[in-house]
Amino acid sequence: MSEDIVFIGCGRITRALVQGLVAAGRPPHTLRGVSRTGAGARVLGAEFGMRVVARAEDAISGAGVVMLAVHPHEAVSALKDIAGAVSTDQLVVSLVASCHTDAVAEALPGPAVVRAVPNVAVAVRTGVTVLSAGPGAGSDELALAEAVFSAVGQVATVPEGMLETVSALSGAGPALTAYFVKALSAAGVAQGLPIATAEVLAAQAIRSTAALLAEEGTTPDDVIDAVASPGGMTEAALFALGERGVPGAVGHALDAAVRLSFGRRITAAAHPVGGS
Ligand SMILES: NC(=O)C1=CN([C@@H]2O[C@H](COP(=O)(O)OP(=O)(O)OC[C@H]3O[C@@H](n4cnc5c(N)ncnc54)[C@H](O)[C@@H]3O)[C@@H](O)[C@H]2O)C=CC1
Ligand SMILES: O=C(O)[C@@H]1CCC=N1
Repeated sequence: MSEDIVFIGCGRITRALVQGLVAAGRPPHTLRGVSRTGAGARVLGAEFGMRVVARAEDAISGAGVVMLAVHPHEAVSALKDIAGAVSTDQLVVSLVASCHTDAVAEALPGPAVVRAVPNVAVAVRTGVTVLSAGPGAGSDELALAEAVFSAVGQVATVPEGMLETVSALSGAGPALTAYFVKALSAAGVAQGLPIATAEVLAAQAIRSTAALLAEEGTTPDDVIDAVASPGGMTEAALFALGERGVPGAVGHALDAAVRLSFGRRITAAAHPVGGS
């Protein structure tokens, strides 16, 4: 089995991973892509040198890792498409949100299955990917998955039961954080700043905060303490955020995401995908 990775589905997260892996020095010809119409794979082939393969069976043959990167509502059909092409000595890594590894293993009997929740910052090699061992996956299979994802950011491992919440916090995290940056910038514009100035300052605020938090041992409270002069503007702004229930609103946002995930959950029992 080669070290090649084949991506089934060439949308947004595959793009981010291919960009990050190639930037990390992985030879582009070790990345293969299959997409439903071929268009998504061709774009990544032209941009990053990924190998574009038309038929899933040809793409999967001989690859070490089969990465399933389709939307949850496409997963049952994609699993049917590749059933029969995946062999026992390959590792299946499913990125599909809301899709339990038992459903993947039922559709693809034999190979070990690992579920992974990356975030889009893998594109710039500062992502975080959370792994969970599924059927047949032990320490060797987790180590193989970790070797792939650690090239593009940090890696953690949790039990699969936590992955719905992890997807909401970490997978969606960059979008939730960008939403706050937009709100900060819009608030600056409402106070009279030129839009270009507000956008630069809001984006730099988050870069600065990320850099401070990256310092060993620095917590969010350390950053807050370092900024908020007693009785000053920051305290007034933070008090107003609390008064408007921002922490509660963030909790409500994660709850909405997790509830959606459970509502569309794909499990072997609920959605049998094996057989013909
Ligand atoms: N975008 C993100 O930041 C993250 C996404 N995920 C998960 O990764 C999965 C993919 O997400 P995105 O890339 O954002 O979705 P996407 O919708 O951008 O890409 C999915 C691609 O798969 C293709 N596809 C569908 N069925 C196929 C089949 N049978 N064979 C080959 N290709 C097929 C579609 O044409 C589409 O281009 C989802 O399950 C999502 O929940 C997980 C963590 C983060
Ligand atoms: O929006 C979604 O459903 C996926 C899961 C986490 C990030 N993207």
